[in-house]
Amino acid sequence: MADVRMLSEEPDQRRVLRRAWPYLRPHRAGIAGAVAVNLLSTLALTLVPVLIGRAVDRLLDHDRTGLLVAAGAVLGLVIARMVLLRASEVLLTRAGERVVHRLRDLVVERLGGTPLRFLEAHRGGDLLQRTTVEIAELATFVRGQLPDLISLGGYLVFTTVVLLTSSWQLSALLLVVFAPPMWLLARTFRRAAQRAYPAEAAAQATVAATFAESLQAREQLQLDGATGTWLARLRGDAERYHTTARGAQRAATWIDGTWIVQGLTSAALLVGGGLLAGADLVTVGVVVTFVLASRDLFSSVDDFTLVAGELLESRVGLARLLDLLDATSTDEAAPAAVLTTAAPDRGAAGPAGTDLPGLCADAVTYAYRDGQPVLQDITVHFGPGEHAGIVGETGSGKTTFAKLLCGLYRPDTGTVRASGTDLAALDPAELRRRLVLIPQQVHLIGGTLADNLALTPGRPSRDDYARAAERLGLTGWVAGLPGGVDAELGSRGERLSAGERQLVGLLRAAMIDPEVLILDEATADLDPETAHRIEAAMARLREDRTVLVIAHRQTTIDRLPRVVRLHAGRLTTSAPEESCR
Ligand SMILES: Nc1ncnc2c1ncn2[C@@H]1O[C@H](COP(=O)(O)OP(=O)(O)OP(=O)(O)O)[C@@H](O)[C@H]1O
Repeated sequence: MADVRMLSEEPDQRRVLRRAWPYLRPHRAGIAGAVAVNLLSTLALTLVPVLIGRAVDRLLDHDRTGLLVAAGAVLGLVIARMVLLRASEVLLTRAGERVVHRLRDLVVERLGGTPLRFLEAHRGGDLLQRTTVEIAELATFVRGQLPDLISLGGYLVFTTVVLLTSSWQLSALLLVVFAPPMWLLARTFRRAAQRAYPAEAAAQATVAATFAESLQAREQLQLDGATGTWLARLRGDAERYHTTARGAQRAATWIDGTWIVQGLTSAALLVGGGLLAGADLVTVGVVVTFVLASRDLFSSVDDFTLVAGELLESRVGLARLLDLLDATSTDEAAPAAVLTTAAPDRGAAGPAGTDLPGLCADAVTYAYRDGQPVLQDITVHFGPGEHAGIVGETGSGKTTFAKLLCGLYRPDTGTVRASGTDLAALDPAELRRRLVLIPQQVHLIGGTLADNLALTPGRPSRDDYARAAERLGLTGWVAGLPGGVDAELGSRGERLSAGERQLVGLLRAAMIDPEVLILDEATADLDPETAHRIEAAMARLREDRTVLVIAHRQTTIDRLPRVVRLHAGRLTTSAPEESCR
């Protein structure tokens, strides 16, 4: 089977930040600046209880000036905290969104360039979930929770330092009563979350995939009366999702245990602080500082655990996104070959005959599934400018062969060459410009005919659309559509028949003007008028290019000068001397 790197449902989450670093590196200055400002604002907040403690001691010493200085400093710190926090949120959001934006662009680029085989091997809904929902969740995390997470992390560290320097005795008490159970709870939560969150994300992607597929196949499902079966499948997927979501909720309940630990610690601190102050081992101000700071510490731990839960969920999303980026990465340094025949000038200069590339399949084998080859050892040569048909019973491998001949698939073994150059080594843009396949089912996007024609490479203008229609004798057909070239074709072109969609494919091909054209005839019954339009347009397009037709209709087969036949994935008509000349 062609080598396709499959996506993992629950990809490895270890060292996810390190793996994401290449995508973060270009933004490191912005991120570092935002984190520094955030930590400064946190430091300002941490010093507030210390100054309040000082103010209390000055008050008890009847030192009015000292009291006013301490109170003024508290006010200054609070204002500084507010300004710095806001600045850090803006900086962090900007830096984070630049990263997310770049990731989104990269995913779209990679999916656009990934082999068709990769897309066919994965469920559309899963790809959709990774490229839209999971990136959106990442963006929300960056905007909403990441500033809090950094702030809380910094606050925990700074407050711990403040407490340690205020009273080692109370710090020791806090450490003994508070730290071990909190550590245990955090560890248990992390373990439970590591199992529960990836399972939840994978189940959610499955629901999206099943839903997207049932929408796509809605017509067929209704025709087959199979809607009920699909609904049952969707319900099954949804049930699995709810089960995993409940697992994630159960994991989160470990966080509630922190309340009990906090209550116990507060009681211990009150008793300990009272005894130490009574024995003159600490000042009342220190006890005040300690009580205020430890209260803040508790609520920070609470917030931290909650945000950390969201961090774990975002980590799963990031791991799934990185998995997609890894699987679709290409070796950008690989040199792209060009065809040995230069692209002929296909403008007004007239026929370029001998410059046309010949097309050759050399010992080609291909399988969609391991051990079940759909095409076996196919060797056939189509000369420059030749017109030929490929025929065979249904399922014999004609469409698969057409996709190999135009470079959409790569053979498992053997090669397909144009003018002696392996298609696999060709620059993709040149490949698409010089070899065009019009499939049985031409896929259109929602919008107008013009929107669909605009997808043709080379940014064609409305004049180009008109010229292509005129060349193919389709001006009347376009004008007859309601709105002409601006006719709404409906979602995925559903207002056109399969044959009419092929006419749109032919218009696109006429604008690209490729040297090799492969047409996979529509198998759907065509009305005589559309069949005639396709034949007439093909007759005009045939001149001055190599044309291969996957022929289903006898009238087409009769008109072709040469026909090669496939039977169960093997060529039955190749001449004994057939080879890649
Ligand atoms: N994307 C795919 N994944 C798995 N198997 C596939 C895929 N596409 C085609 N096949 C299988 O490969 C075999 C050849 O299919 P192909 O569409 O190439 O035949 P065909 O000769 O063009 O048929 P038809 O005349 O009905 O269009 C069939 O058994 C088909 O089920």
